[in-house]
Amino acid sequence: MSGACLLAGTVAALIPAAGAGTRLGHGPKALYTLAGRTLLERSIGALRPHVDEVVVALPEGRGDEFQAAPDPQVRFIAGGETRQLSVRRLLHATTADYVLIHDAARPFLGARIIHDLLEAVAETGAATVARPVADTLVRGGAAGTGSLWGELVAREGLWAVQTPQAFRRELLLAAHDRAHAEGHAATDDAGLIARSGGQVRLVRGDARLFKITTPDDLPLAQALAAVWDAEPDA
Ligand SMILES: Nc1ccn([C@@H]2O[C@H](COP(=O)(O)OP(=O)(O)OP(=O)(O)O)[C@@H](O)[C@H]2O)c(=O)n1
Ligand SMILES: C[C@](O)(CO)[C@H](O)COP(=O)(O)O
Repeated sequence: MSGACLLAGTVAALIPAAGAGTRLGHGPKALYTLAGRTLLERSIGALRPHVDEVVVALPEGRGDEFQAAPDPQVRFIAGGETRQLSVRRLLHATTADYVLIHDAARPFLGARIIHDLLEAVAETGAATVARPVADTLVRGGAAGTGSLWGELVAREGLWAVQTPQAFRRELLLAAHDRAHAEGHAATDDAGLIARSGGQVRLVRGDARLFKITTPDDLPLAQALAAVWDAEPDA
């Protein structure tokens, strides 16, 4: 399956991988190795067969080690100070008709999800992977401060947003330009489309697409890597 089969136009996978990995505490997170492959290599490997090109935003000064083994389908650029700025640079680095944006920090990406997302973006121009929230939700203080139970939040209709997210490039570029001009900071790209009045289709995600964020996530990621590498999800 390739993106070209589902979409009339070219598709680029854009990977924001320029984060410092402060919470994980092992240097730039995308370069963290799980069972012999970095998070970035895992994300590139999952996306590459489905798109025309892959563009990766890396921390400033880290491009050389990747250019050492050139792959004509994969390019590297320097990221920005925030995820939003890294994605903005990535959008300017491609002329593809459609873009599929995926956090390097979510290394367990299967083909089913990519297929469903590309099908959805053909209809709406914007789509994201997300999962209905399953836990009871309550407001509390900031994490780790011995919070007390505040107000319950009804979970019906709430979704936890993951990546990948797919867009018609021109649509997302306009939403980014608007946010940039207005000084609006966002945690993801689908939210910028919604903020500009666009429709975003929600595509069923997967628990295995969790974002590796803190050291607590590593035991699960290591266990999953062994299973995943034996039989990659389809
Ligand atoms: N300036 C930045 C910040 C983040 N990212 C990318 O955005 C994704 C989600 O970010 P997050 O999980 O918060 O990663 P970090 O910013 O590295 O984490 P931390 O906040 O702990 O430093 C990651 O793939 C990260 O590399 C990026 O490309 N450019
Ligand atoms: C894009 C994202 O992964 C969707 O859940 C998330 O918003 C990234 O947030 P972060 O604070 O940059 O990790």
